Amino acid sequence: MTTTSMIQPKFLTKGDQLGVVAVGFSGGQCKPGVDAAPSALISSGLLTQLREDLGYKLYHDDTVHSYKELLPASDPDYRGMKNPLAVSAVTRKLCDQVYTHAKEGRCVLTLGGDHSIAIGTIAGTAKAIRERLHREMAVIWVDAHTDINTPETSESGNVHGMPVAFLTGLAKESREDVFGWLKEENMISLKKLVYIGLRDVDRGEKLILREHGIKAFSMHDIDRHGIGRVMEMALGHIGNDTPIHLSFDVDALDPMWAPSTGTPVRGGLTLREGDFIAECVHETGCLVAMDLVEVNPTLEPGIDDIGAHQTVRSGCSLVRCALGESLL
Ligand SMILES: NC(=[NH2+])NCCC[C@H](N)C(=O)O
Ligand SMILES: [Mn+2]
Ligand SMILES: [Mn+2]
Repeated sequence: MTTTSMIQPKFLTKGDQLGVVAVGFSGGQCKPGVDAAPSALISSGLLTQLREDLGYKLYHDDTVHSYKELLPASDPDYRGMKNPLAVSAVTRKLCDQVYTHAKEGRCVLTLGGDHSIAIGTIAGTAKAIRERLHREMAVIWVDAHTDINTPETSESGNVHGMPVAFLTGLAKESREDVFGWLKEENMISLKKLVYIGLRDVDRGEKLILREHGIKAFSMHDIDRHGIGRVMEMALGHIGNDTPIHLSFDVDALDPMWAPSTGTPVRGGLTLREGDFIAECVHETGCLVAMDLVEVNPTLEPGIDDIGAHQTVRSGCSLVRCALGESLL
């Protein structure tokens, strides 16, 4: 553990610069409303806090991108995937946007959107980190789900359940307009992938985890060892000085803290545990990008939108912790 009060970013040559991309996209799953998350997070003050309280210089186009111009008139299922052309086109564009920030040496924050957008964000940072640092980056995927279905193993056809399969090459597709644009330089290694918070993993996904020996910490592991030990093991697996992309699905949190999400699963992380994960990643000094996804302010609003407010507040807290709020 470090004792200094300021964590020097080891990989961000411009440690006070933050690229922000707001993605109002919901096509990776079937419930409308997750596209409203970036505006909800921003109106609750997130970007102001990052600027004024945490001292970041933000690079943001002040736009919540819905990528309407990219959406095809017709988008029939392909290999069982829903909205294949839309998700592919949007994530391809997003990949470029994230890449542009990361290539400049900025840490990149992406506000989703459903988790399919990680296809674009991770593809963009992976490429930029390879070019800039000649390194392969690691991904910490905090989620109730593994999102590692291939189109063939998926029971839902929702692409938000598949991003990890496409990013690791487990799912392959040569059609350029259906993720064929993903090249070697955009991909990540299964060895550098770590899951935290799992509790709803499909049968086919479990087979994939076992077959490839993917590092995964379920809620059971967290109950057994405590979140402190789990983070030591997770970061130990990745190794020191490895650039880290943190992809945080808000449904990793227990529905008590994040009820407004498309696929809530009971028995999740407390907000404090989620914040702790984010703080530990910050402490490494190796964070190069973060996604916050699956906040759906229109779902489970409860009385007077309490649920939506709580979920947005939780999401903001996770982001601030990953960006250093808790440091003394
Ligand atoms: N990003 C998420 N919330 N993913 C949920 C995935 C659920 C299920 N495993 C599926 O493939 O559809
Ligand atoms: Mn999830
Ligand atoms: Mn997810």
